[in-house]
Amino acid sequence: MDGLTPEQARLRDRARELAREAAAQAAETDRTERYPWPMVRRMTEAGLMGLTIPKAFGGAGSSYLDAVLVIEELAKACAVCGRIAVEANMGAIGAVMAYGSPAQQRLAAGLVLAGDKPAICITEPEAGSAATEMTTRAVRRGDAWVIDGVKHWITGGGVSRLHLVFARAFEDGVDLGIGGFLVVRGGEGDPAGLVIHRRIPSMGLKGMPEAEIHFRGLEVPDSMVLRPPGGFARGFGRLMEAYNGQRVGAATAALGIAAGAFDRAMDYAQARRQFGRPIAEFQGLAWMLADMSIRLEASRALIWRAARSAGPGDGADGFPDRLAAAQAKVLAADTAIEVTNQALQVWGAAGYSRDNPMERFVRDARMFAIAGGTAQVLRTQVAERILGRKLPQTRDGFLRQAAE
Ligand SMILES: CC(C)(COP(=O)(O)OP(=O)(O)OC[C@H]1O[C@@H](n2cnc3c(N)ncnc32)[C@H](O)[C@@H]1OP(=O)(O)O)[C@@H](O)C(=O)NCCC(=O)NCCSC(=O)CCS(=O)O
Ligand SMILES: Cc1cc2nc3c(=O)[nH]c(=O)nc-3n(C[C@H](O)[C@H](O)[C@H](O)COP(=O)(O)OP(=O)(O)OC[C@H]3O[C@@H](n4cnc5c(N)ncnc54)[C@H](O)[C@@H]3O)c2cc1C
Repeated sequence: MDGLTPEQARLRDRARELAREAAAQAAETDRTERYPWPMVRRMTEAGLMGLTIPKAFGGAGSSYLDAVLVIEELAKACAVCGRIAVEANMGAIGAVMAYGSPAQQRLAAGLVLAGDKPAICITEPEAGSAATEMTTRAVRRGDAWVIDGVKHWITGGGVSRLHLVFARAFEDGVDLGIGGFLVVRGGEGDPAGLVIHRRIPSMGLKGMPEAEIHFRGLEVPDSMVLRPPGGFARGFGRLMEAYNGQRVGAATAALGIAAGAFDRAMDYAQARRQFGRPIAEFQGLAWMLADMSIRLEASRALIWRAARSAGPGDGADGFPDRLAAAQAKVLAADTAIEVTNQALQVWGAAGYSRDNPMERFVRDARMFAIAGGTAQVLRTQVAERILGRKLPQTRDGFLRQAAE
């Protein structure tokens, strides 16, 4: 009924198997706020890091749907592990595999297949939703580009090695547009000019560092510039096309968290007795569980549809459709907030206790309506696509549109 191939069903079983180990350490990862390196090693051994990397570069050449199946299983057990699987298969790594030079592709594939979760550096203190207003600059100096600026809320800052840094490129004082610059930290030490300035304390997903990163005269060789077709002038749009893949991944992590909370709510509702009978028999809860299951199935259907829109194949032959990705992410993010809260409600006071995972699910679910394009911004993107018209967000946007 689910339309999965036998290989996909086997891949999901493999992820489910590993998710048992992920579940066993999830509370500890949350409590200590440490990146789960032992789980990353297990995921690497199991071939779940870099699944979507084409076979020619040592990956499995898996599809976005394959990766989605893995992410959901891991996120059900450990949300941080789910998010690691997102960025090890989508986003920056997808961009490099699609647009990179062979040397860049080899470098990125080598890092991810060895266990690196790349970081994508877009957001700045004054440019969040309005990402194109970024002020981080990359100025051409001879054979290199010199980057200055500040990025914040960078997932994996301080643990990630490969960074895809979005910056506005200038040559001879001319603004060329926004481009992507590859920077590698760790190994032989951090490159001079890349400073992990501070870790930002987070509400949920506490084992995943969120960092503010300062770039101070960071030199990036021209060979590390990611050059999508169309050059810098189309750079932002092309990079965002790759980022649509990560939106599908983030939607899946949200779904996994919600599904994990739902499974536990189902078990508890049948085990817990009040008034001499299982609480699942009370219509108030039974309908709540029914609604939760409906929202989860709807989210999964949109996510799979978005993942399939990338087409089957070798990982680099197209990204998920922009509209489908935004629709899936909006629904999954809203669903995750709702379902995790309802699941906690089913558990009563026990759900509110830190002795149980329910409050962690609620905290972990909250970010997905903010990160990766907020619920509001993505609704505007959906509206633009279905209306077939640009909906400018700046005050003078419509005036400029009318004048054109
Ligand atoms: C796109 C926005 C930043 C709005 O800014 P603008 O109104 O200035 O930009 P546009 O004119 O809409 O777009 C410029 C250019 O890019 C193309 N584009 C934009 N989005 C996409 C897309 N999703 N897919 C393909 N192409 C896209 C657009 O067509 C234009 O191209 P042309 O110039 O016409 O060629 C804003 O809407 C927005 O998306 N804001 C959210 C920013 C965001 O998502 N940040 C994520 C940071 S990473 C992160 O959060 C990681 C968390 S995680 O994954 O867990
Ligand atoms: C846990 C987490 C991880 C993240 N990881 C990364 C990462 O790895 N890399 C990275 O680059 N960024 C990352 N981000 C940043 C994330 O992409 C931004 O937080 C997001 O794009 C929103 O920007 P902002 O927080 O500055 O909010 P703002 O843009 O300041 O928005 C504030 C509020 O105003 C609303 N709003 C803004 N503009 C509009 C509009 N036009 N219409 C309607 N409402 C609007 C928003 O929806 C929101 O409710 C992460 C964020 C979080 C929380």
